[in-house]
Amino acid sequence: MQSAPVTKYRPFPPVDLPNRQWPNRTITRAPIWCSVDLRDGNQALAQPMSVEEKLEYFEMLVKIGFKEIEVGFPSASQIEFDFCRRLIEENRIPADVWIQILCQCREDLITRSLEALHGAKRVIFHLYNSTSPAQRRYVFNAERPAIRDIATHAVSFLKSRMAPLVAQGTHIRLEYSPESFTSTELDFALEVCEAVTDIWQPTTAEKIILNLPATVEYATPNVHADQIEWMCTHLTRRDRTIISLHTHNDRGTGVAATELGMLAGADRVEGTLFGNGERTGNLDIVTVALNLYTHGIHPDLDFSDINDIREVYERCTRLEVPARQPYAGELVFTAFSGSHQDAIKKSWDTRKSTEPWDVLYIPIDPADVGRSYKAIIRINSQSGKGGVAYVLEHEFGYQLPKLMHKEIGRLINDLADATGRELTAPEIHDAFQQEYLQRTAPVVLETFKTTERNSTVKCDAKISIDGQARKLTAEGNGPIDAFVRALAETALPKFEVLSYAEHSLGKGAEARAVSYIQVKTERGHTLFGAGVDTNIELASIKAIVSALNRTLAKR
Ligand SMILES: CC(=O)SCCNC(=O)CCNC(=O)[C@H](O)C(C)(C)COP(=O)(O)OP(=O)(O)OC[C@H]1O[C@@H](n2cnc3c(N)ncnc32)[C@H](O)[C@@H]1OP(=O)(O)O
Ligand SMILES: CC(C)C(=O)C(=O)O
Repeated sequence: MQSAPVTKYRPFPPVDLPNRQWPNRTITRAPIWCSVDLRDGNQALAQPMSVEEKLEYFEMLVKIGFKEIEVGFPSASQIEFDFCRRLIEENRIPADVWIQILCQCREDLITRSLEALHGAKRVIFHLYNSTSPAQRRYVFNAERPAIRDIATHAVSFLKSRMAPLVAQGTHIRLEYSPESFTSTELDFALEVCEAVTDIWQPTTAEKIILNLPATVEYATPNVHADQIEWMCTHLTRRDRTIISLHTHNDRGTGVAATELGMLAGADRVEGTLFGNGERTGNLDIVTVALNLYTHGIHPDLDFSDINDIREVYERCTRLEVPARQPYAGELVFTAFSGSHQDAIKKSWDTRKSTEPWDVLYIPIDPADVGRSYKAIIRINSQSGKGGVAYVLEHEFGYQLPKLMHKEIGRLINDLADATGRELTAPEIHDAFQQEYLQRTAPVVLETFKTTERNSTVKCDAKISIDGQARKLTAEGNGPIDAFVRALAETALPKFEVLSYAEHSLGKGAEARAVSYIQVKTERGHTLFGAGVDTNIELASIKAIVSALNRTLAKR
């Protein structure tokens, strides 16, 4: 990098818009969406999609709910032309969907594009030419009037040549893009858009689409919003114009630029699923749409099976959705860190389905986009007790008492530290079982029976201690009390029961009971034992044996 001062790059000039309105507005409805996956997305792929892949992708876009879909650049190649023909000839375009095609402002390409569109019902013909000073200088070697004429000539040419198609029942709307709009002087972008509109002659019923692309993102999103608001307020036929956004993501702020552009007055948004597109990509429509949804605005697009959409996307584009991609990435509903897990578990446990979503650290209910709850909390050495308790509860049904979280949390944290990697849910379950449920030494419970007389319970138990069989009997105010008293007659460590909790595990014929018992030893240590059995009484007796064995193991 150049050392300071940086002279190689220039600051982006601000827009003179002292009375800007967009900062005071909020978004209250979804824009008109246009997917450009099959054009801008496709043109950026090392291996563009085949016709079959495009067909599958098109069907997915329709299913999601897109009503405007840019299907390609039919004059660019045979494959693009053929795809357009197949959509039309095989009647694959639903009656309420507009197909959009892109074309340079060149007569031969317009003619070829019109050939591709024969028989289509609803078409948005999208013409573009670059208007920025650098594009004028380097690409066209032309001054402003010549650049404006490229656009107006193309629109006149299209108007003159589309008549046969229109006569055969094709409804054609015009979209015009002053490419690299955000790098163009605003007065010139306005001049070209006005000149194009003069020729097209839109009405309030048949509006022109003026698409104002951030072909390359050079400025901060507030500058983009200023540019859009400036255009919205200076166009003479705003009521006959749909203002469309088309942001790219070179500075990583395509989504922000689009959202501020919507505040600034735009009606329509072009973008792609997961932001595929040139360089750093087009705007990610999934993110903008679901951002709206999480503010209580239905986006009119259906992402309730995002995993399926992602699968088709990855297969057809041969790109991967990154793990951190909003709403769709592998890890976006996952917390590894302890304090996040603690907050998630607490807010999850108290949430009510009748109240607005308020689970901490998770801005959208994963189920709304077809994601599972399983991945919400995953465990490694950064994790805490709340996360471990969450996994044992959500994956295996153990509702551990709050006081027990600390010791199981420490146990699992030590294990994660020792392995140096993420622990799977079965590994956590195994560790829990080994520590609490499967300890059979030195004390083994062989049999346990109780008889009740008046309000006294007598227990008869057979245990073995280090392989030595022992018969125990005692009375108490309940089975636990009687068993603790019976154990007190042995040389085993003495303890008192501090707390007891139990619940059922599983449902129906498979249901078992699980008990958690907290004991305090004569040396003042407190710890838990746990036991599982089809018989609730036995579950608690096993929990005592578990606590006893854990006490002995710690000595
Ligand atoms: C920002 C965007 O994403 S715009 C869309 C970009 N997408 C694509 O380019 C994919 C499809 N494109 C193609 O297949 C080809 O570029 C074609 C078929 C359209 C044109 O191919 P070719 O004519 O062989 O080449 P090429 O694109 O280099 O044409 C450049 C010429 O067109 C001119 N040109 C470029 N864009 C435009 C435009 N929008 N309108 C009019 N003329 C244009 C250039 O000035 C240049 O003219 P010159 O030959 O006099 O110097
Ligand atoms: C053709 C235009 C809209 C484009 O793709 C861009 O400017 O990025």
